[in-house]
Amino acid sequence: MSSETPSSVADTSAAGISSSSSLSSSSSTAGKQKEKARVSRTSLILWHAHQNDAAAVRKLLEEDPSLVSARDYDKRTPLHVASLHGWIDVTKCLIEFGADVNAQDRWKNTPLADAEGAKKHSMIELLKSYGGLSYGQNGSHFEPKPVPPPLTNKCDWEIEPSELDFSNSNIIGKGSFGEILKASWRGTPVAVKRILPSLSDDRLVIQDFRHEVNLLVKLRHPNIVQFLGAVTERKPLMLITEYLRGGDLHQYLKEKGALSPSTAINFALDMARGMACLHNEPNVIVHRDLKPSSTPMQTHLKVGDFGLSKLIKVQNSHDV
Ligand SMILES: Nc1ncnc2c1ncn2[C@@H]1O[C@H](COP(=O)(O)OP(=O)(O)OP(=O)(O)O)[C@@H](O)[C@H]1O
Repeated sequence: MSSETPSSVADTSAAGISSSSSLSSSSSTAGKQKEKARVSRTSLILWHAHQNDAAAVRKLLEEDPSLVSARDYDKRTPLHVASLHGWIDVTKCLIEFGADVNAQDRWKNTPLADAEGAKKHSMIELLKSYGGLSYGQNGSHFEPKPVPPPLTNKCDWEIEPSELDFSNSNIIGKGSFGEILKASWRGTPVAVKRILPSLSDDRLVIQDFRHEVNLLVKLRHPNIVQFLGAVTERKPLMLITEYLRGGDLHQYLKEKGALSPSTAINFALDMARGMACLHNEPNVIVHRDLKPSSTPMQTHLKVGDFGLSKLIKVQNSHDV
């Protein structure tokens, strides 16, 4: 012990560090490989569930029973996928391996809610017989169509300004032609885009404003800011939408910095879903101003700010 020099102690400890760091780097490489394998098995079981391949699903589950609880980025399980498509054999196999009949996806939908949305009657019966409950259908991919938008030629969205209560209002954003205020309309919190009085007589501003209203009135989708009405017959002109209390993506990035991969993917999916709805034929809307500050958020992101958007009629989407 006494013959040991400080340098030999240092060398020994350095060797200890390097061997433990090479150990930890090889264990982290192994960890990464394990994670990669898990992600690829997750994709496989979801794919086989989607393809109605009960034998392939069974084989995967026999190799790794934990895959029954695999989830994709939308937190959807193989049972959600099978239920949505009405694949009875795959569903029975998943249940046999202990699938959670009431697992909830990102929108809080259960497999039964999916089966009901897709009107898969045998599947509905099967899931109910295993204790399936129907909750969810709240913002999922079924939602875009439940209520038809108001007819554009019938102006039932004109809002009487006296119904807007600005007593506790505050400015939540500023745009080129005015400000965005949080206010209350018949007791509901709303976002009001109010055109500056000085610009309310400007012919081009009025034209842009009416254009934005005409576009918004056609849109209903969980990833698009919901239009509620407008004041177009009196000054100041106002556009009223649902109020989203989570700020916008620009503010979020400023406050929280870089996004985690899963948050980034979820946000990208939100925007892609909103944009895909805009690009639906035959009336394609080209947004032309999509940016972090035009995507307000609450539980998820929504596409907003249609001030620069254009509506075009196309024969097919390749024309866009
Ligand atoms: N529905 C909403 N709920 C909550 N905040 C909102 C809502 N709509 C807009 N905002 C906030 O107001 C800001 C400005 O909104 P928006 O971009 O729609 O205004 P604009 O007048 O069209 O702007 P621009 O001149 O850039 O086109 C947004 O960045 C967002 O923070």
